[in-house]
Amino acid sequence: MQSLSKVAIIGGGVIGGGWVARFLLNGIDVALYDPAPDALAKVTGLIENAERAYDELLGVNRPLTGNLSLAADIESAVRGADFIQESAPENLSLKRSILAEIDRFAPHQTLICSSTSGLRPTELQKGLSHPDRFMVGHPFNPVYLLPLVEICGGEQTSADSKSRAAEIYQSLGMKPLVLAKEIDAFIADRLLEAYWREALWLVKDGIATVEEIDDAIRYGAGLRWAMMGTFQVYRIAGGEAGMQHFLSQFGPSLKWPWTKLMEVPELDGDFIKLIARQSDDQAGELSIKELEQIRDTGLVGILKVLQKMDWGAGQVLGDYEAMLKAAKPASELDLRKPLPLFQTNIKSDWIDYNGHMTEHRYLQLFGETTDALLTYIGMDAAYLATGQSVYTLETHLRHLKEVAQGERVSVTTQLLGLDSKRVRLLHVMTLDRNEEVLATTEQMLMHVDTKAGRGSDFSAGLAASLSQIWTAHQNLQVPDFTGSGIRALTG
Ligand SMILES: NC(=O)C1=CN([C@@H]2O[C@H](COP(=O)(O)OP(=O)(O)OC[C@H]3O[C@@H](n4cnc5c(N)ncnc54)[C@H](O)[C@@H]3O)[C@@H](O)[C@H]2O)C=CC1
Ligand SMILES: C[N+](C)(C)CC(=O)CC(=O)[O-]
Repeated sequence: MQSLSKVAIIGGGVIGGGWVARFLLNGIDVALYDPAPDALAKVTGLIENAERAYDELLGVNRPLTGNLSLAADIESAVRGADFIQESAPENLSLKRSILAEIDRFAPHQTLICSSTSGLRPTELQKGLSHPDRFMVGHPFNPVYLLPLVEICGGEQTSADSKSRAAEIYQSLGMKPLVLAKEIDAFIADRLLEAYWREALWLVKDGIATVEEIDDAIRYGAGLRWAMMGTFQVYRIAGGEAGMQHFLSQFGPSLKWPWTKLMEVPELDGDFIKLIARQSDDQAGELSIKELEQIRDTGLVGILKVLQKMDWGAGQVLGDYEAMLKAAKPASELDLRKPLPLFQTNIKSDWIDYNGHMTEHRYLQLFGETTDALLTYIGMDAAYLATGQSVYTLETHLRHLKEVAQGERVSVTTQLLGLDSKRVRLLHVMTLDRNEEVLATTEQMLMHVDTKAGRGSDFSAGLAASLSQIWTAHQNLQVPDFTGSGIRALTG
């Protein structure tokens, strides 16, 4: 997969800003072009929300945030860009003129994707000099949290471009859904529009308020939609007889019909005012930023539950975390220093009644650092499957300084000793902002034959990796606090 070093985002509103955040939080530099004078301020707010959400969502290190630059024009944004996401207002002629400029100045092999909610890619790519690299990459709000992105090519889009775009989106923790056929509004917006039209009719006909309609979803079908789509939900609703029974029981009502699907209520001034007033009442004192944070906290919780279930969007999150966790190539680590194996932000649920990170979370972070070392030296799932692993025999943890929610900390690892079965480690946790040492831990680990349940020699591969590190680390100074136990009380 091509690795991205610079991405251009054209248009930095709700969706463009969300894309900016997703790329930056994946460690990729972003050049943004948006003519609005307050574009940077708006995007900064979105990035703050995204960082807050990722710190709660991810159980593994995420890459260091990329750099954001504001470009003076489209040309400077897209020159040298490896990937371009257009997110300008939904207007065919405006998008066409923007795409023509992007196409003129971007490197010819660079993919150009449009966030359009429903314009056909065939219409958008007309007149481009390299239309084969253009397609729709339709995301969902908030772009930094929702994994789905619909890829829809036009008549001139190449299959290779679509698969390259799918790989790129996947590497950002997204779920690309590549459409086999080009249609207006793709798959998801056709479904959402049908629901939205019906909801507007319910208000227009005086049947329900906007709040009642939202309640009808969020207390019911909305809860199950995160787990399963309509087909699977209705399969279950058919009982043991499944979908066949469901269709024969509820099929006839489709012809009555209950809904007003193809009619559109007139969006005249009075109706718009009515909806806006009811929506204001529904939100009460909550600002858009507060509503976004409530939405994000809920989404993070749902995604984490789905990850535990290894189901749906949670599988995408699990794969993304595994990718982020994957060992860095040996060439990237300087063995002459303690190894920088782990970095994280302190999450809200790690804070205890004293207002700082609770004690067992220190062990969790040190344990994750040990896992990172083991992954680095080659202990992967295939190795574990052979019935060999590494167990911890002893830990001595020193809590030196408090650390608060949201702080970013790093852990480095120094080898203090090695024999054929055991390795002795020192992990040091520091606060990124000032490099203050927060905690240290020494651990003795032993290689184990898990079937026999006893110590065994490291395999040749693991032993070679460990010896390489140990040879380099023998030149490091050994801190004088190592090797000590808990001091006796003298009083
Ligand atoms: N809002 C939503 O829920 C979703 C929107 N989309 C699509 O994303 C695109 C953007 O929509 P939103 O972000 O919602 O709109 P928005 O109105 O929030 O943002 C549009 C941004 O484009 C900027 N802009 C205006 N003229 C420009 C130009 N000539 N060059 C570059 N930027 C320009 C504006 O200053 C603004 O910041 C649309 O195509 C829309 O259909 C896709 C998925 C969901
Ligand atoms: C309303 N909308 C058509 C712009 C919605 C989308 O395109 C996707 C979403 O986030 O719901």
